[in-house]
Amino acid sequence: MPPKANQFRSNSFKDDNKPGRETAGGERRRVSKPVLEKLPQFDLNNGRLVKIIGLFFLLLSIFFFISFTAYLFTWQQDQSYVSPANGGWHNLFKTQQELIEGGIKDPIVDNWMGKLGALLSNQFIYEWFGVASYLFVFIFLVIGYRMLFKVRLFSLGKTLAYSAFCILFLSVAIGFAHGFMSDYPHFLEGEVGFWTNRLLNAQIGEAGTGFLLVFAGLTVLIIAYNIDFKLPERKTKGGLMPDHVDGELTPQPVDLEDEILSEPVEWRKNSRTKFEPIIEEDEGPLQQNIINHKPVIATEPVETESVVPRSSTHTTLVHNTMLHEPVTLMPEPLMEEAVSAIEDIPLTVEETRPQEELPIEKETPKTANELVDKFGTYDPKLDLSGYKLPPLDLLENYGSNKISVDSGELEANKNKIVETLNHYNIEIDKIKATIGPTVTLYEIIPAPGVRISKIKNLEDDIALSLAALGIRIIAPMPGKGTIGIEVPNQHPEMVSMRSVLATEKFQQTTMDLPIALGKTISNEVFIADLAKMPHLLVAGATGQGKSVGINAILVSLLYKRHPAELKFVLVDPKKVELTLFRKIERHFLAKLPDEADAIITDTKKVINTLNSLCIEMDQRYDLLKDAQVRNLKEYNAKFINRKLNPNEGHRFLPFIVLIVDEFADLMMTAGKEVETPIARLAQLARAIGIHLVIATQRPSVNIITGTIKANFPARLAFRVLSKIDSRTILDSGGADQLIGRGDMLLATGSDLIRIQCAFVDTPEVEQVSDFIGNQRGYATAMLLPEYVGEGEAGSSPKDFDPDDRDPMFEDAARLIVLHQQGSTSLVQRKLKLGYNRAGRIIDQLEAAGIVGPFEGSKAREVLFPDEYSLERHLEEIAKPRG
Ligand SMILES: Nc1ncnc2c1ncn2[C@@H]1O[C@H](COP(=O)(O)OP(=O)(O)OP(=O)(O)O)[C@@H](O)[C@H]1O
Repeated sequence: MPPKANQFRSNSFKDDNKPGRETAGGERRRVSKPVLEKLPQFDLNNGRLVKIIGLFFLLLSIFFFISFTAYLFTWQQDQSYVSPANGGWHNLFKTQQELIEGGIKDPIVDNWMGKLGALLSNQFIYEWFGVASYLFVFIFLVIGYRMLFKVRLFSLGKTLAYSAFCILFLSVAIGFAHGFMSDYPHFLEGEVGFWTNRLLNAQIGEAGTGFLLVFAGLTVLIIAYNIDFKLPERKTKGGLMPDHVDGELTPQPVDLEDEILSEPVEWRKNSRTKFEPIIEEDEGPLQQNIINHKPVIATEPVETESVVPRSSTHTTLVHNTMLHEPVTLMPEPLMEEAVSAIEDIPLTVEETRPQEELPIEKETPKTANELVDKFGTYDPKLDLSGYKLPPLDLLENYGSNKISVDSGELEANKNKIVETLNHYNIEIDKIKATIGPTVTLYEIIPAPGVRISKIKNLEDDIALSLAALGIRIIAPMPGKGTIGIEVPNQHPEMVSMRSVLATEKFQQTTMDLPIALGKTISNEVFIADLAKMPHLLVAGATGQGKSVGINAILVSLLYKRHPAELKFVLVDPKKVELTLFRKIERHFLAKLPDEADAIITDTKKVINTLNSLCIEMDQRYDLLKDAQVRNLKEYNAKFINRKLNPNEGHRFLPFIVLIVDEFADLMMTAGKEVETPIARLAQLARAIGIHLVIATQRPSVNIITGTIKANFPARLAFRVLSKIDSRTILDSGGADQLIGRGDMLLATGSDLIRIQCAFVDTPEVEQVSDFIGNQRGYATAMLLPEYVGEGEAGSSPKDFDPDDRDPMFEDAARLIVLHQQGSTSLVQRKLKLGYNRAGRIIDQLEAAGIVGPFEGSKAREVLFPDEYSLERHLEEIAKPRG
């Protein structure tokens, strides 16, 4: 890794060169902040403090080694000095006179490391673990060496674990042997070994102790080396789990959706028309407490507190990459002697010497492992290793996080639903209510023989009888066998972003790009993985909560990802919505190289950025192809394990999330020019970690075209004004029946989920971006590949002077003809050039008539079919003119 990699300037040094600000009194000139910034940070990969600690450990290990070794020779002489009976550690600071007075005959210690050495070794060897204490020397050495030289001798975790075991094991094992050979010094096993043995002997006897030791020893050998016991018949019955192939490959926990079941209120029919609540434990008017999942009796409003999610984890096994064994070339056979028919002609037989076995060079994994052993795995976060995720208290807590629905409201709504249905002779067996933050879902089970379509047609009648807006009938409820009627609560509860992010479900999620959207109808926190969606289309009439929704998406990602892992491309034609994120430019934003502003507001620049993202996409595909992996995760894993060479253009690839706040505006002004790259990105960008979130106020068919729609399976609808709009965005009605203020429907494939969007206010967003912006950032925003728009591109290629050609011009020409692919990234990678230089060479190749003109984000056409014709052309253009 280049040494410069960590040298980014801090944001907070902005004022470094300015004179100290004067206070009102003009007295205090120095602000203490810069001084604090310069203090060493405690950071395991960087910082002076770490080096000092490393040095300390290294010296400590040497000190221990010498004093332990000295102890082996001098322990008898120093016995009276170190003995606790004579004062032990208290003797350390006593004068010789005091020592003699304290009953010590010989107050001068013989240990080579003086008093401290004698006391320490006595403590470790005699009082504690015997000679096994030498392992402390080893532990300190490994820690010190790693901190000081940043070289990993052994894995720290393993060293500590195995050493701890060996210290105890050796101490007990030596103590065990002590029982058989009584005439060797007691200190060899230490007090721990001695007493543990005494204890074990008393409990399980000598034989038992012996077996226990053998068992413990072999168990650790099996864990460490997976040693094979080759017995004649080895049965593998019983599906034993394989041991980890090596320490790195621990199974990864896979996140499961939290399951929060709010037990619904239920009424079951007990006579023809009368419904009574089902009471399980107590009697009285029914209330539902969602937390306890038990019906409770109360006459007050129903209250539910924030739900405690139950999360569970799975494990999946990660497969090891296969290492290629060396293939050996077999020696050539000796030529046999030929027998000549004519005896007098002398025959010379030339012996072909067997060739040396040539082991075929091992593939990269070996060098990769060596590199990993030497430097550890690549840490993409190292450059900003001190980066801190924003804390939750930057966000506000709105409302009480409790859902309160009056029991009277519940009863009244239930009665009205039942009455209305009865009017139309629809009988119901059972009805139950689930209370959500903004709406309550009444689920009814109709009596046998009732047609579902009949209920569905009564949507308006039910809405009329309940005198409420935003009633939605779901008939049938998918996978439930009931019919759902969603009725808005009289007092909707605001779902604060903080309450959603603070849940265990969000904090412990292992999703790549978790977006906390809000809470579902059963008050369950809803978190989706943008990486799996893989793109999201957001629509909703103005003022219904779209911008809040976009902010919620951005904020949840900012609360979970490090700047090295994620970049945003923000497009904001309205110019006001996303400006809050300007402060995080050097941490989280990506932009075109020559752009001053990272948040794109101008349509022309949007087109360039989208095309540049297409180039980035193509480059990433090339990189993936080169690395022989299928997606970004595998690629990054390979890169982290140093199996990909950065000198060949490989780099750690962060996720890129493109957010367009007002897509309608872009489509109106640029049409196809925007639609084509967006559709291309949406189609292809999934595997390489580019995800799109596109929002629009006007979900009409000329904005959300067929092409766009086909590539955005996940769609989020806030309230829209007409059923047609709802159909355009969701392919079904429903969004027109929402109640606004963040009430939304998420369609993922065939599922339609009603969610109350988490609310995050502008000042909160500002605080979060301030918090991030004030931390040390990269030197610039991430730079996207250069893209020259069509108008700008055509201007100059023909003007290139042949003398100005790049020295790599001919090599690039041959490379491109060989691969029949006129792509800048090919030139960049194979010839190891920077993107800009490769781009210039491509322009020169165009001017020389070797590649065709620029074709948007596609590779250029190559105008020569083979190298022969190319060479002739090169000779031709190399001839001096005139
Ligand atoms: N999740 C929510 N919970 C509660 N109130 C909300 C929520 N989302 C939005 N609101 C309310 O609705 C108002 C408008 O929201 P927002 O600005 O997001 O609308 P919009 O759809 O982006 O409008 P426009 O398209 O005009 O920008 C907010 O100021 C807020 O008061």
